[in-house]
Amino acid sequence: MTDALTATGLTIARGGRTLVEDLDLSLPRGAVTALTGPNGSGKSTTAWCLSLHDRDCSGVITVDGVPAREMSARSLRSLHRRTIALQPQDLLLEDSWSVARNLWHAAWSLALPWRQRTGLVTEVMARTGVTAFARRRVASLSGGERMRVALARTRLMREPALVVLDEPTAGSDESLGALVMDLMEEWTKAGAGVLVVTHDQRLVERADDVIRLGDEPSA
Ligand SMILES: Nc1ncnc2c1ncn2[C@@H]1O[C@H](COP(=O)(O)OP(=O)(O)OP(=O)(O)O)[C@@H](O)[C@H]1O
Repeated sequence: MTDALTATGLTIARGGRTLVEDLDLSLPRGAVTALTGPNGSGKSTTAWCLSLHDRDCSGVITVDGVPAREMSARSLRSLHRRTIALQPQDLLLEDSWSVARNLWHAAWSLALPWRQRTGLVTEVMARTGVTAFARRRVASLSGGERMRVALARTRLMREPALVVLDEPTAGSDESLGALVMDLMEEWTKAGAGVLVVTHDQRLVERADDVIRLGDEPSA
């Protein structure tokens, strides 16, 4: 299995505290890696750094073998359209817009081919179970419904190398949990690596590898 991403000597500090120190990891294509650990241990911050949205970290990150620090601003923009999909913990949906408008905007941001956008948005809405409330404003949705919209948006990227999901089953019922599992299966079967930040034991058990942050060093 080739690696979608590797990090060597990854070190992240925030607010005067070292969250991650000298961490080496690889995120293989076709596999699920769980990132777990106690609240405040740095999981979300690490997810933002590994997806190259937050560059305030040291160490070497490579994506498909290319060192991130050698990428131009333009390559990074392209990488965020085609290669790495991040679903952040706070979802970052536009509350005042309808579900459909959020997804249309995401399709535009990803520069999906104009002629295919309608078909792709319709397809991901059906796949994630949001079609029935596509016209509703996001502000009026429940937590689980909002999560489905976020998953739909993440699913819009067509052939990602890496999908980073931050707490995708937070507050989920059985059917949303099953949807997350199914989508992870689809992504890995299509050759993507999946990094899932989670406290959910079901996801940890499903993962091919588990990275724990915040453990006390053993004596
Ligand atoms: N920009 C920042 N400035 C100061 N402190 C920060 C900053 N960003 C994150 N932190 C702190 O770093 C720590 C790790 O935060 P992070 O959100 O990565 O943890 P987490 O493991 O994802 O937690 P949770 O399980 O609660 O979601 C927290 O104590 C947070 O307050």
